[in-house]
Amino acid sequence: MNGFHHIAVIGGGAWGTALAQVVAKSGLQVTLWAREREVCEDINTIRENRTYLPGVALNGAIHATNDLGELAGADMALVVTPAQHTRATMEVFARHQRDGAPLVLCSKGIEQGSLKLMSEVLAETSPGSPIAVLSGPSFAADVARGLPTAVTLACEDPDLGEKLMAALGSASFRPYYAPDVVGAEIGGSVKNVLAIAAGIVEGKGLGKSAHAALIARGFAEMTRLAVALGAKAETLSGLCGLGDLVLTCSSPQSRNMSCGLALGRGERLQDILGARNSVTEGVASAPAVVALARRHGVEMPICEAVNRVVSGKSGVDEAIKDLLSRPFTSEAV
Ligand SMILES: NC(=O)C1=CN([C@@H]2O[C@H](COP(=O)(O)OP(=O)(O)OC[C@H]3O[C@@H](n4cnc5c(N)ncnc54)[C@H](O)[C@@H]3O)[C@@H](O)[C@H]2O)C=CC1
Ligand SMILES: O=C(CO)COP(=O)(O)O
Repeated sequence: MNGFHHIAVIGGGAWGTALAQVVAKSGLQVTLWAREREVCEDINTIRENRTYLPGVALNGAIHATNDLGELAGADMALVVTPAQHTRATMEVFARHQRDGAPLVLCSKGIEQGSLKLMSEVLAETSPGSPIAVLSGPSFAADVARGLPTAVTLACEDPDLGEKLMAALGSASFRPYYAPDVVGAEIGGSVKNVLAIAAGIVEGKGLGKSAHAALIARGFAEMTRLAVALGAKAETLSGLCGLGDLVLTCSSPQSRNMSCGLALGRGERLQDILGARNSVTEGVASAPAVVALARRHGVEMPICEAVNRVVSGKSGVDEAIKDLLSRPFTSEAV
């Protein structure tokens, strides 16, 4: 027995709903907090999240609520709020959190302004709670349908990591342990920014060679930043780094890549974001990634270019021209 019986899922978007489905399938009690009453009503009555994960039949054991107080008894919580809303949500949750209950961070992003990783935000809102990170190539729709997926479960304490993997893992949802929380977080946050660039490459018709070059050079950027923050380069070679980068840069199913695709085809960012109710984390993380890189003296030219585009400081064509006219340099990370 791993000692987990009641799991809270904080965030009723596509990913929180998919993870609630994973937990329910394992036979554990699951309470899903969603911000919108209509999302809770849909999940509890018609067993579908029509707003964020339409078309997927949900397990009848998932109980949804929009009252964070209902999560009070949970002995583990999955944190699945968009990164920029995590602090505010977790400040409220902390009043109800069971002492010592671990938090598993499933969001991908860096807080604007403070430049804090989400694990640092959680350490501030829930001091003393053990923190793990779950991250990897895993589209919510694939996971919710039970298609095979593998993710990194990063946690400093290997015993806790093992218990979390036993509780959350299954034949179709396969966690792999890593001790490196920072590496896992940087992988998930930076790949979203790079996926916007990959979408632009596709939308502008720059070809598959440019696409592959972008993934390889983007991976070098991601690894440089992670290592500067104390992570191990090998973590970035895993599911939470390279694995997720390849997925997100290769499929228009990704919100970040599809945002880049539309930018590359000439659409305006405000129109692209205005037409969707889902989160595009790379847009929010780009300024924080770039500011963090500058603080640590790390070069991230692709992320810099994406940030200039999403902040309106440069057009797509100008950003591409700037990148292509950089001086030739060594390939070493
Ligand atoms: N969708 C996916 O396939 C995956 C998503 N993630 C990550 O999970 C996190 C959540 O993303 P999704 O579930 O996809 O969201 P989503 O795009 O499906 O839904 C948006 C979510 O944002 C919430 N929201 C909006 N304003 C808010 C506020 N002021 N306070 C709190 N919540 C607010 C909505 O209630 C909703 O839950 C993100 O960090 C994302 O990168 C990670 C892996 C896979
Ligand atoms: O993180 C994801 C897949 O691993 C989802 O990516 P998007 O947020 O770009 O859709």
